[in-house]
Amino acid sequence: MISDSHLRLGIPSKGRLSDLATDLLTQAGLRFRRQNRGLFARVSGMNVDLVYLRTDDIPTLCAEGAIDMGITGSDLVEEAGANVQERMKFGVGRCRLAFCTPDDAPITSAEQLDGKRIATSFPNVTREYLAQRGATAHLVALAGSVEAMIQLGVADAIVDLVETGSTLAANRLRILEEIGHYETVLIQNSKPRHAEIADRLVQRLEGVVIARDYSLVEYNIPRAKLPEAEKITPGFNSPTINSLENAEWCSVQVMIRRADVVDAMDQLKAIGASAVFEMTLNNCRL
Ligand SMILES: Nc1ncnc2c1ncn2[C@@H]1O[C@H](COP(=O)(O)OP(=O)(O)OP(=O)(O)O)[C@@H](O)[C@H]1O
Ligand SMILES: O=P(O)(O)OC[C@H]1O[C@H](OP(=O)(O)OP(=O)(O)O)[C@H](O)[C@@H]1O
Ligand SMILES: [Mg+2]
Repeated sequence: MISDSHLRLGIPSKGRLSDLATDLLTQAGLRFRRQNRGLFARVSGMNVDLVYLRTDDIPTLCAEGAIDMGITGSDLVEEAGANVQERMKFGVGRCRLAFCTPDDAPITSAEQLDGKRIATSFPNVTREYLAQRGATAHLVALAGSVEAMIQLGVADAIVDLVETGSTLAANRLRILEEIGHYETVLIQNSKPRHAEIADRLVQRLEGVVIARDYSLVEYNIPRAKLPEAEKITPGFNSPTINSLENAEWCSVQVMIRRADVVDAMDQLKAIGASAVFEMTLNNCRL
């Protein structure tokens, strides 16, 4: 049962963000078990109740205060026009929202859709975007399968989410214009209750996001080369430097963005580093 002394965190009950959210929380050390298809789960050892909700209802329910925080897509926050604070970006669930037309449509900008029919699950964002460009369209608001609507004859263009682009390709559609880039976010009611628990939750989740993004790299380097090495690996704040038995050498420990590690290792090797190791982080507090 839900309790007033607990922070309520809304998470997606199904769909692609459901597993992402559960994995983030588990990696952040939260222990919970959803009773089969139950709406709630209590987190052990922390005053947090999880509430399983539809991803697209989470922004509104957070703005209304039914939940204190929520994990959802920033696209859905924008579409709902929800007055909430964005506390964190998770770096997952990345996608774009775009105007799309048939591959061969002789049209070059969204403004030219003035007076045309557009099928979308994002009528508010679409209307606003067109209004800013002095255009209006007949919007056909749908919950899904939007890419099929041109073939079905109800729309001339669509506004939908694009990730890999394979759904567009399969339906012979192309991107006409991008509205924006979105990802999975943690939102909070604008008048937060349980602020201390919320901050602890944010800290725990930040630990996971940073650990997913960064590796710890360790290497030995002649002291004379340290300034050069520090340019290659400046670290998050500054690198940790330890002495070695051979006084002319030292050992360095430093955080590096995962995407940059291999390049940095090559460059370190080239200036005389040895025993260069990359270590995976599970979690961290900086
Ligand atoms: N390729 C993608 N298509 C749609 N949404 C995506 C994609 N990649 C990331 N997302 C994010 O996921 C959110 C949709 O999450 P949801 O939990 O509703 O999953 P779903 O699989 O689309 O569910 P449904 O079966 O109801 O369509 C989007 O609002 C967006 O933020
Ligand atoms: O660019 P892609 O990688 O192909 O991904 C984008 C597609 O995925 C989503 O559909 P979803 O699977 O949620 O089905 P739905 O239309 O029923 O919502 C989205 O609405 C697009 O159709
Ligand atoms: Mg969907």
